[in-house]
Amino acid sequence: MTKLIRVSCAIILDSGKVLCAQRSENMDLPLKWELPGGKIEENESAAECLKREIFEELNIEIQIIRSFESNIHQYSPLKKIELIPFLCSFINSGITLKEHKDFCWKEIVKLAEMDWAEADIPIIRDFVQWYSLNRTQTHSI
Ligand SMILES: Nc1nc2c([nH]c(=O)n2[C@H]2C[C@H](O)[C@@H](COP(=O)(O)OP(=O)(O)OP(=O)(O)O)O2)c(=O)[nH]1
Repeated sequence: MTKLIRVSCAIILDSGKVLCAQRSENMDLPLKWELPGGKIEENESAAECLKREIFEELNIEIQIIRSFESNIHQYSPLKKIELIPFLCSFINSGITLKEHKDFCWKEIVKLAEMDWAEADIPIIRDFVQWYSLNRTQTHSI
C-alpha cells in the first residue's frame, strides 16, 4: 500500500502578499511553485516541522496564525502526499534561499496565476476564498 507522506507548508502573508517558492531543477516536481515547508518527521508535530523547515530552507522565523484544511494528492502509484497548510507571519528579515531556485511575493488576487505543484492548487483556491471573506481580520498582517 502507498504510504501517505505528510507535508507541512506555510502561507506566509506580509502586506497582502504571499511568499511563493520555486522548486529547483534537481528537486522532485522541478520548477513548480510551492508553499515553503517539508516532510513531517517522526515525533514532530506539523507546526514544529514547519518552523524547522522554514528556518532550514529560507533562514527566517515564522509565527503560525492558524491551520487550514489539508489536501491529499496522489502524484503516482507510489507517491501520495497530505499537504497541511498554515497561515503564518514573519518578522521582516532577509530571506536566504538554501534549496529553492527562486521566490516571489505574490498578491493574493494573482496567486492562481502561478504554476503550482498539483497538490497546492486546492489549497491556494481555498485560501483565496477564505481571504476574500476574512480580509478585515488580516489587514494588520
Ligand atoms: N514543501 C512543499 N512540498 C510540496 C508542496 N506541494 C507538493 O506537492 N509538495 C511535495 C514535494 C515533495 O515531494 C514533498 C515535500 O518534500 P520536501 O520538500 O520535504 O523534500 P524533497 O523535495 O526533498 O522531497 P523528495 O524529493 O524527497 O520527494 O511534497 C508544497 O507546497 N510545499
